[in-house]
Order: sequence, then C-alpha cells, then structure tokens
Amino acid sequence: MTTTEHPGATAAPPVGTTVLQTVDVAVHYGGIKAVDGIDLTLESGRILGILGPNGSGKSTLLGAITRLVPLTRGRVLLDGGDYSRTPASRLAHRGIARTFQTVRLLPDLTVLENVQLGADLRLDRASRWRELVRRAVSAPVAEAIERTGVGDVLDLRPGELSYGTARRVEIARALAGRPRVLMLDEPTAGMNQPERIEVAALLRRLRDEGLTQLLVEHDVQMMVDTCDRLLAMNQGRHVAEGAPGDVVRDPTVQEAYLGKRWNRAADQ
Ligand SMILES: Nc1ncnc2c1ncn2[C@@H]1O[C@H](COP(=O)(O)OP(=O)(O)OP(=O)(O)O)[C@@H](O)[C@H]1O
Repeated sequence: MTTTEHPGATAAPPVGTTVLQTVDVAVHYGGIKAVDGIDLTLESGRILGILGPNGSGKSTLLGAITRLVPLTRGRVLLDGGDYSRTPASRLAHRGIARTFQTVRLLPDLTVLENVQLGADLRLDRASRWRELVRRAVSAPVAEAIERTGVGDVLDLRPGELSYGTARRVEIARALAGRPRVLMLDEPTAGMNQPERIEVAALLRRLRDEGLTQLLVEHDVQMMVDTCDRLLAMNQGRHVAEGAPGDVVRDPTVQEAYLGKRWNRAADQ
C-alpha cells in the first residue's frame, strides 16, 4: 500500500493536562431532562468512561460534547476555549473524532473509502482536493486499518460485513483523522467476546500512546479494565465519579442501576 504523510497530526500535551471540559451542561427535550447539569473533565492521555443505565443521558451528553445536540444550558470547553457555538463539522479540524451507537458507515463506499473519509474530514478544502486527485492511501489511514485489523475487508461494502467488523471499521475511520480526542459510543456493542477484548486492548494501547478518550459502554467489566476514571449518570445527572473500582462499588451506583450482576467488576 502506497502511503503519504498526513498534514493534520498534532503532538499530545503532557498526560493529565485538561483537554476538554463540560460546565453545567444540560440538554432538555421539553419536560425530559436528558442531561441535567453535568461537569466533566477529560484529561490528556487518559480514558474517562461514562456509565449509566439505558436512558440515563450518556449518548445525549456525547452529542452535546460533539455539538450534534444543542445545549439547553452550560458550556463546553476545548483547551480552555468555549466551543459551545462551534459547528460539529469544525470539530474534526480541532482533533475530535467520534463513533456512534449505531453503525454509520456510508453503504455505497468500500471499507477503504469509508476509512479514508475519516482522514479527509481533517483536511481543509484545498488539501481535500489534492488528496482526491492523488488518492494514495495516507499513512494514518494505513495505520488505522492495521490497528483495527480490517485490512482483509478493504474492498467490501458495509452491508457485506459482520456487525462487529463494521464497528471496527468505524473505529478505523475515527482513527484515520489522527484525532487527539476520541469519543466512542458503545464501541463493542454487537461484538463477540474475543472482539470486545481486542477492542479494549486497542483502546488501552491508544491511551498509552497519548490518545485522550471518552468511552460510553454498557460492559462494566470492560469499563473497569479499560478506563482511568468513571463518571456514573442516572436520569441525566451525575451520581458518582472516581477510580473505576470505587465507582462500581459505590452504593448509589449499585442501587441505581448496576445491581448484583456487576459484583464481579466491583470485586476486582
Ligand atoms: N431527540 C430526543 N427527543 C426527545 N427525547 C430524547 C431525544 N434523545 C434522547 N431523548 C431522551 O433522553 C433520555 C436520555 O437518552 P440517551 O439516549 O441519551 O440515554 P443513554 O444513556 O445513552 O441510553 P442508552 O444506554 O439506551 O443508549 C431518554 O429518556 C431518551 O428517551
């Protein structure tokens, strides 16, 4: 595969530096307080996990942070600067990438073309045209393909992939832009256990290389094994935050939604 250098790559700040913050973020849909006053801090080179039962507001919060969902109240800050009014389409240029709860690959493009799209988003208009003309596979695209193990399916279209593979292609697409912040909404949903373990290991490797991540996932064991910190939500509100083991042991968290089935995670 011919590769080219990627113009958008940026160096990561020291581990633990505040990269992104939400301040009193709320998203209300009429009387439904989907998110209601969430403060969170995303630190460089760390994984923050958001845990909560169905309907607790995790995806809406991710939507608010990625500017796809309008804020009812509060602010979102990137490197200390308010981006509450920045269009979602500009966030890729600022190094923020995300995956969605449901597969959102373009059905008429091949896997390679879908992944390439993630790199193209990071380019300005002129560079995008040059890239289209040259159409070589850039180094970040090749790297994203290699890391997510989707090299064998590059010529297939999303409809021909298993659900787990399609989800890995989405992660590849997000990585292809060489983001500095990666947000993943249930990245292992629909995957079998070996695939989940592989993805968790990939996220940890990326973290160790400095990639800041926000992870929403129902697999509590994976969250405990993968995240540096957990923030637990219920009914749009923050109910606990801290080291993963402490959060899943927290009586409020246990009572609110973890229940007995998560005791294995709490015991480790
Ligand atoms: N566009 C919308 N209009 C009205 N209500 C919405 C909308 N989007 C989400 N909600 C409601 O907001 C609440 C939070 O939903 P959200 O999808 O953010 O929760 P979640 O924690 O991500 O759930 P899950 O784990 O099932 O994905 C729910 O009550 C949901 O029905």
